[in-house]
Amino acid sequence: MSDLVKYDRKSDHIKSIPLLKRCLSYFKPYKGKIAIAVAAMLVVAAAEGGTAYIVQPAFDDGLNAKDMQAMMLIVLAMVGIFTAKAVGRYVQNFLMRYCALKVLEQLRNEMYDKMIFLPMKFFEREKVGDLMSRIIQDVVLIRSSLPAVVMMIREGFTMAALIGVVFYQDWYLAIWAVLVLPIAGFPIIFFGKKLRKLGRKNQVKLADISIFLQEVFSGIRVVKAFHTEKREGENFRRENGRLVKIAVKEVIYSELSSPVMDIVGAIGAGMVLLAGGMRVAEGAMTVGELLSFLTALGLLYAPVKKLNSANLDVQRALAGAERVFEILDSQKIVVEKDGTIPFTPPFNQLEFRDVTFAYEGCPTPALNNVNFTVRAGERVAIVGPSGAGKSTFVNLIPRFYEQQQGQILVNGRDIREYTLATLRRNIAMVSQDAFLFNLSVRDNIAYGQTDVQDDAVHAAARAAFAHDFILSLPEGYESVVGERGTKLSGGQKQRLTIARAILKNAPLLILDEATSALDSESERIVQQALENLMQQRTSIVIAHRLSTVLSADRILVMDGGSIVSQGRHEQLLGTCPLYSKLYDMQFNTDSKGDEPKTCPAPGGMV
Ligand SMILES: Nc1ncnc2c1ncn2[C@@H]1O[C@H](COP(=O)(O)OP(=O)(O)OP(=O)(O)O)[C@@H](O)[C@H]1O
Repeated sequence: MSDLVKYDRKSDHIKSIPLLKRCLSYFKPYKGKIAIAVAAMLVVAAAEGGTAYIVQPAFDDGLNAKDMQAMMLIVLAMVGIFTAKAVGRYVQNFLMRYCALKVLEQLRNEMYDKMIFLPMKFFEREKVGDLMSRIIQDVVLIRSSLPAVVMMIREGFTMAALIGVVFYQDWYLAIWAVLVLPIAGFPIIFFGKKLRKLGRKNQVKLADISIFLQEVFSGIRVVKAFHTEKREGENFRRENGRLVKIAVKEVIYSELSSPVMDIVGAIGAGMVLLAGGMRVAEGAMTVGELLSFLTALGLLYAPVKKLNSANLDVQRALAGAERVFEILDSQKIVVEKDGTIPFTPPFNQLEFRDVTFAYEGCPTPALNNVNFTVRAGERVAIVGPSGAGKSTFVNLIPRFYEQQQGQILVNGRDIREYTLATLRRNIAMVSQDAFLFNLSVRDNIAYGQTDVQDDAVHAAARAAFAHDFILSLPEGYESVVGERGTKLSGGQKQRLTIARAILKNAPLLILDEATSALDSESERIVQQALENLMQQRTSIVIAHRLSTVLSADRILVMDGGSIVSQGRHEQLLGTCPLYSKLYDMQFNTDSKGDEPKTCPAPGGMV
């Protein structure tokens, strides 16, 4: 099980305050803008208080006294107050949303940077859909953390201003009104907790759906070939149903919080009306005073409700933050270890010294005590049954994985000492899946290179026998190849990846020959392209073609994670039964071989 899934299933959550602080720390670079927004917020809060205060003179001095001049002044003051409130609110909302979007951008960049530098094993352990969902969806929740906190502060100010007004107007009634505030605190906390939990569940479920979709759409050929559209549809409906179930629960709690607050508010208003009515009857206060007091009280109720909804937003933000920061902060998720020494050509020698490697969680090693040396200019072919460890062997050279024991040396120095960038720049890999990006043909050939001239791209394409077919495409070198190169044939894709390797011009070439059959014409062209690629280079080829083993300077025979024999084709045919069998099965379908027996010890026949 992946580390992230394990975390998702844990019930204990990170504490709210440190998590919230971590969210808010992302807003630090925007201090100035946030300060302006807070100033605008104070204007809004003051204007709210002013609105309540002006009701009493409007009634008592204006309407009751029938004083038109006073009325004019009051109207002007009201327009002024509302304008200040409107402008303040706009400035505040714009700046807050702007800062939130910038934080979103920053968080996405950080997440991407963290993930892209993680070692291969991380991507094997985690699911692509889950990682995508964290970058796309979870970070969105965090952006609302500051606006929500600011809203809480703003409503806190507004509440304080209004409480000031009601106490100033009538402290006796005010006490009755404020008595209900602690009761209002209960739903805020209760619903907040519930929503945080559900928010996290919701994000996990969304990630599950991303994983599902990513898998089904990228495996659509298999789905169609097996006609499992309906079954996959049912699976999707089940996942989607679960998501909606959680979302409905979220709606229940978030919508329930509002009526609960209403009831609490009604209790408070009822108590005040009762006490206030009695005071008006006693003649201790005017109707205008009571109305003004009730207006202030009504206005006080709104910020309490907003405080509640801001808290719900904060809890949702924290639910997203947990999933984002567990990647950003995780000690377990560490980027590839880089070396310090730049590797500079020429390439002289590659050596495996007692290398043993096991994949994470696998008890048996995929490579067992491997010793091997290749010198500049050599052409080495690797053969072996499926699962022998051929791909693992070549994947250790560019440090896609790291061996647990032994050393791999290039020019006499451990490859871990070289910087990854220079090590990998000097190794060209052509794998059988011929992966292309959804870019133009030109950009695919020039992938990873900067400042490449068109002439160089064309020359590489010519050497890979790709130039002519590229020119026949609708937009030539500018034609976009589709996701994973779907708009091209298998042979064309292979020739583009060969052109890419030719352009890279690395001294060490690692080649995994395609096993999938091309028609004989494409096969011949791809073979010629590979010949051009291998010229003047040291090459290690996982061989699937007869011509490759025949032309190799040395053939390594692998079995069960070990090199069981090495030599040239003719030598091995006579001495290694496993090689004879592989030769019969893979390279020479006409002849029949004996059952393989054990091979002589490696190195004995080089
Ligand atoms: N990512 C991985 N995680 C765990 N085990 C793996 C992984 N990749 C390969 N293995 C295991 O390691 C062993 C060697 O696999 P490897 O892919 O190197 O063999 P191979 O000789 O290249 O096979 P093939 O010719 O079928 O591609 C196999 O037992 C395989 O199941």
